[in-house]
Amino acid sequence: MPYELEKQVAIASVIQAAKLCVQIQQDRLAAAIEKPDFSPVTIADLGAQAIICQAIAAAFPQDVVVGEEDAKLLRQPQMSEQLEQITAYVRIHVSEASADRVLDWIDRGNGKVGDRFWTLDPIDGTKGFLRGDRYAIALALIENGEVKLGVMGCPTLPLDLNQPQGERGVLFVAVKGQGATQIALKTGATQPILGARTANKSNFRSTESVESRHGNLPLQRAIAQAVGMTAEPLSIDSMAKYAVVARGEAALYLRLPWAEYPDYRENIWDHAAGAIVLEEAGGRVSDMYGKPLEFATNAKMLNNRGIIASSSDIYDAVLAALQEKV
Ligand SMILES: Nc1ncnc2c1ncn2[C@@H]1O[C@H](COP(=O)(O)O)[C@@H](OP(=O)(O)O)[C@H]1O
Ligand SMILES: [Mg+2]
Ligand SMILES: [Mg+2]
Ligand SMILES: [Mg+2]
Repeated sequence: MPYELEKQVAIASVIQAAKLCVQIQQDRLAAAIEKPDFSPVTIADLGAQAIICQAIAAAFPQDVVVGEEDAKLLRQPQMSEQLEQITAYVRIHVSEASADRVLDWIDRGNGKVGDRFWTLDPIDGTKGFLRGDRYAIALALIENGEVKLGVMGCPTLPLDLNQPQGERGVLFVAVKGQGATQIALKTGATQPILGARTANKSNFRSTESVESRHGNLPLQRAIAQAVGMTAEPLSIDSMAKYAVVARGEAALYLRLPWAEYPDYRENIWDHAAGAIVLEEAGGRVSDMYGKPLEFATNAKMLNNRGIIASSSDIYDAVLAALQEKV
């Protein structure tokens, strides 16, 4: 099967990164470090990026990674304690880890988009991670502008949202043309997911960010209502929203920009893995004007605004409702 080795490397490294995140959370070391743009990062984001970049470098030495984080902050002397902590957690999974190597692995994620590259969000939903809510470790392979593989680890997401107290911890895997699967992190139990072809009565609701700055909630809700959704939207952090639509637990994920942030552009690592999981599960993804998402132009999707992700059967109605309001 095409992309088999890439898939195995991605799955193994995302599982290790997920374990690192869970461990850091359990050890109560998940604290916000402020980045220059004032957004938070934690030792878990940096450790997860180190593990995954190391695994890609070992298996595919030529491959470029376009990742969210870099080691600039961590190289400063006042961060030596955090660097030591990260190195210790990474060493649990990668025996040859040292502080210098960890810094270099993290910085392997500073590549540029090209013909073939990976894009990595070591923790998507860092704010969710800090709150103890949902987050995702997201890795995707892009070739010739197309997402070919997506792996998304969601350590705190229930296997089934209808059983919120049930087992948690899921990995989503999709390969172009080969479908999407869900793997239970605890047991390895695997099942195909194809829940995004048609909406139904029980999932006729939308999902959106917990963080109100990340999406225009009033507009999102107006569109959901315009296509007939009356149920309360599901608030979920991270790319897990794509997975929830893929599983058929919601039918629509809208991420619409606020008029107050006209210059905000979405990052490729915030969407690539989620988008292929949803499409392979039968769903549709585009920007708010119906344009395909551009994953290989830049790390920021300069030519796209907003996101529509939905089950296939309601996509046209959502797009039409949106064009009426904007
Ligand atoms: N003003 C904004 N509009 C849209 N997305 C934003 C934003 N500010 C930050 N984000 C992105 O929102 C992501 C989290 O998404 P969500 O709201 O769906 O949980 C963040 O990813 P990180 O947590 O990886 O930094 C960040 O890239
Ligand atoms: Mg971030
Ligand atoms: Mg993100
Ligand atoms: Mg992130």
